[in-house]
Amino acid sequence: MDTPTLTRLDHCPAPAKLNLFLHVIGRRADGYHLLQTAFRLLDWGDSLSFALRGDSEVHRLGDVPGVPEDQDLVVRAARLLQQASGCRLGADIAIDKQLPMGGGLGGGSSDAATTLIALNRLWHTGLNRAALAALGLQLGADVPFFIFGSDAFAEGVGEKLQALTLPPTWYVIVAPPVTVPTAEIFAAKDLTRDTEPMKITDFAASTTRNDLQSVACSRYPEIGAAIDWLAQYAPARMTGSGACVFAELASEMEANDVVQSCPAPLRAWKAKSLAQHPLSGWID
Ligand SMILES: C[C@@](CO)(OP(=O)(O)O)[C@H](O)COP(=O)(O)OP(=O)(O)OC[C@H]1O[C@@H](n2ccc(N)nc2=O)[C@H](O)[C@@H]1O
Ligand SMILES: Nc1ncnc2c1ncn2[C@@H]1O[C@H](COP(=O)(O)OP(=O)(O)O)[C@@H](O)[C@H]1O
Repeated sequence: MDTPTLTRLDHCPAPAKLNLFLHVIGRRADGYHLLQTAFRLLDWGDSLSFALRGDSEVHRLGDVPGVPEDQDLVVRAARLLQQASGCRLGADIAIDKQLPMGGGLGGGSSDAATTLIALNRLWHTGLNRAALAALGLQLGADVPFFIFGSDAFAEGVGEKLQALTLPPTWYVIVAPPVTVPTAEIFAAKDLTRDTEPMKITDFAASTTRNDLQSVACSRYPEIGAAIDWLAQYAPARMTGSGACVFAELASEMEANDVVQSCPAPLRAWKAKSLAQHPLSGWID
């Protein structure tokens, strides 16, 4: 008997990430910054559904506020996979957006990675992990991490990845009422770009920070206010280029208490660390 053809993939997770620290150690000739960072996956994120189309059209169903369909990283990811593989199939893509945008949680990048992984399966395009990561890097510096599939120590612009094994833990993530454009923070004159590089083996013993945090806080004081509020409960730090900040809590119950005491206009969520990307098993 023939295997039935897969025509849809529903509720595909696109998890958020945290940058546990982020050091800027230099700058490339093209202006992109050389980083060292620890990426951590969270069990909280967006969810995407894909329906196969027999023609080669790619459409996003529904609206993502502020993101025109053609600029959506999901639509761009699908078209890039078509180009790279010569695939003539198309897809309708629905995004259930949960993650705050421009929050440093990598939502757009994770949506793009989930699209590459899911459509590679639905379209039978057969690209391996390295090929999908290379495509992902054309869409954003964070995309290869989500394709990599586990917590990672990252270098380069975020594409040189080594697996990290970290103990499971609970986080509270707080979003101040601002959106931070990543490019603006990297372009800032007052950004320090000369943090001493470390070895992955030194990570646990090193003092770390987020080099983008002071720049972001000086432009968006709401971020500093969110850090000050969360720091009452546990050491708090910004993720990525902001605006979200996070803290590690000792238990789910403590995380719940912090979330419940969060005052408007701050918004708070709890999330558990995730050792593996839920779709990692779909690629070789
Ligand atoms: C800062 C980080 C840390 O994980 O995350 P976010 O805060 O965006 O989530 C990433 O490096 C962001 O990755 P991503 O959000 O994919 O950024 P991209 O779209 O590639 O880049 C947006 C812009 O930021 C600048 N940029 C980005 C990455 C980098 N290493 N150096 C840079 O100078 C460039 O000006 C680029 O045009
Ligand atoms: N599917 C998508 N989800 C979120 N943002 C997207 C998407 N497609 C394109 N974008 C653009 O990418 C920008 C960065 O979004 P996001 O990845 O959520 O934040 P960050 O890079 O700070 O982690 C958004 O402001 C938006 O303009």
